[in-house]
Amino acid sequence: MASKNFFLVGDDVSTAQSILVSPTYGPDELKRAVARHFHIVQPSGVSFYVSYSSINTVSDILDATEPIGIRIDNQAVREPDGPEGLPIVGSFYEIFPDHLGNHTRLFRQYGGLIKTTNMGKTNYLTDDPGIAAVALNESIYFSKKINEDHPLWGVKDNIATFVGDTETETWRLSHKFLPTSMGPKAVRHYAPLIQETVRRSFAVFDAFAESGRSWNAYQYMVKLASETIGKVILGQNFGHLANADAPFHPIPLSILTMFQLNKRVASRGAWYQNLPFGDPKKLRETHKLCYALIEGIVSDIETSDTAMPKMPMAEAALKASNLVEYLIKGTDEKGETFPRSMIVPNIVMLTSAGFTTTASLLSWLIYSVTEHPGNQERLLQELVNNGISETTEWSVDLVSKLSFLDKFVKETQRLHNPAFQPARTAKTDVIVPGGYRLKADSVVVCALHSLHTNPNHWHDPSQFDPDRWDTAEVKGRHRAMYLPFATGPRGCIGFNFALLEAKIIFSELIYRYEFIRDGSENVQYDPEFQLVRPLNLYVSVRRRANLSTK
Ligand code: HEM
Repeated sequence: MASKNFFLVGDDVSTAQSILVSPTYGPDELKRAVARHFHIVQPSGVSFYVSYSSINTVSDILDATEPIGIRIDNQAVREPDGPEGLPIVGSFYEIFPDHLGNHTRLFRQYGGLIKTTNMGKTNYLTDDPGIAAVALNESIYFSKKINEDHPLWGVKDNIATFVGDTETETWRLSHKFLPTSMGPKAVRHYAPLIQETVRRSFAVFDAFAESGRSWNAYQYMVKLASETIGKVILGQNFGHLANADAPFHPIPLSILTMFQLNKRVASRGAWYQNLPFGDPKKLRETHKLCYALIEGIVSDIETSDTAMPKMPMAEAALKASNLVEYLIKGTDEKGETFPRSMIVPNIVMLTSAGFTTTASLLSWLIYSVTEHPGNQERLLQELVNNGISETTEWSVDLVSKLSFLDKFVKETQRLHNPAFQPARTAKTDVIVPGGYRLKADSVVVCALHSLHTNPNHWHDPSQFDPDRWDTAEVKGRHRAMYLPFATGPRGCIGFNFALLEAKIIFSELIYRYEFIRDGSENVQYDPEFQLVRPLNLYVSVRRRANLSTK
């Protein structure tokens, strides 16, 4: 072993530190040793320099007589840049209300990792797949740790998945039980329930078709998606599809109110969250109401005579009539069930994550067919070509045959993904791809919309083109260029279900109705919501008369 001096290009050469280098090291081993020492997250990006000349071999390193400079992805190490901001409000007016558009603009101006401050919170946002990939992968450098700067700080609850830290016993337990109930096997048996729910909704949409009345897409997709989730998770019929004007059930209503209030409260900073009046107070009250309603349902299922016996969770996932029953009766390898005290917070989370997102995806799918002529016909033709009719029995296998539908859904999620800001926290000082230096506890937000439209990685990114998914460029893309469900251990556990649900519901709707946009103004997304949902998308439907044949 020889002791060699290394420094990060961008820092003064006097900061050089000695690292032991073995002559037996291969180039990758050397990069790993150096990366570990300097907390460089991705060793493959490391390169070495002496007097501005690149050196590549371990023997060159051993021969070097001067301190050896390190670059990351050929870049010097530096702090992320961003708008300077104003006192107190920081970058608020640079970002809101159009946070998606403004973040994209700031990436073009400042690079792939930007620093923003907003009402006392500092976030580092990225549209770079290399940075997103390392941030989302739980590691010695990053974890989902919800600190005061994290977008989920206002709703943090370590007992519940989604809004709790990874490094907790409670997340470990929920991660053990919940994914089985949403895995590919379990999801298969939800297809008939999804089919039954969407067919019940025809009473509502037929009435709209007859009257010619136009309707707000998100509002009705929420009714439909929450009706499905109500059954799957809680075993409840929310009654949303009884008629066109059926009122919202208090559970989805309270969840939607929380999503709105939380985005509003969180974007105004920590000082606002604890106010004893106004939105913060309403948020706390709505939270309490939602928990109380779900506790009532859990207790009823717990004491119901018809409940199934305890059984291993893999079996319970296929036999339980709903997820509450699954969590009460499913057992792990030691025969233990999910702790009772954790059921309500996790069921609230699953219910919330389960319908607000798919409702938004369904709304954007409707938007995409009305906005981009020709696609509605292509989708319908594919259904006809696959022998789909009004009496089709839907299954996972049938859905997987619909390749144009798959591309259409992907393209819609690329441009209008419901989730937009999965965030992870640096556990130590780190240097991420591109050479950006972050301090421990820095929160990196993966700006999904900007990532999905990054012109360095997507050809003609704003163009809606489902066929791009057939191109070699997109097929061979960086694995983190498209992350609608995030990735890594804290990625979405409901994605199998979400895609199955959206594809069955949307296919059934397209088969029965032609969608027509109402109004000609630009469709806006709601900037004051936890998810990207269309605010002013009004459509009407026409019952299809003559279906095209094969
Ligand atoms: C189009 C629909 C959906 C999208 C775009 C979506 C997206 C996401 C994303 C981006 C995350 C990561 C959040 C973060 O890192 O902070 C996530 C997590 C999660 N999603 Fe989804 N999701 C969808 C549907 C669903 C459904 C239907 C369910 C359940 C029924 C679900 C349950 C969850 C849960 C429980 C987590 C948290 C996992 C954890 O904390 O370990 N999602 N989802």
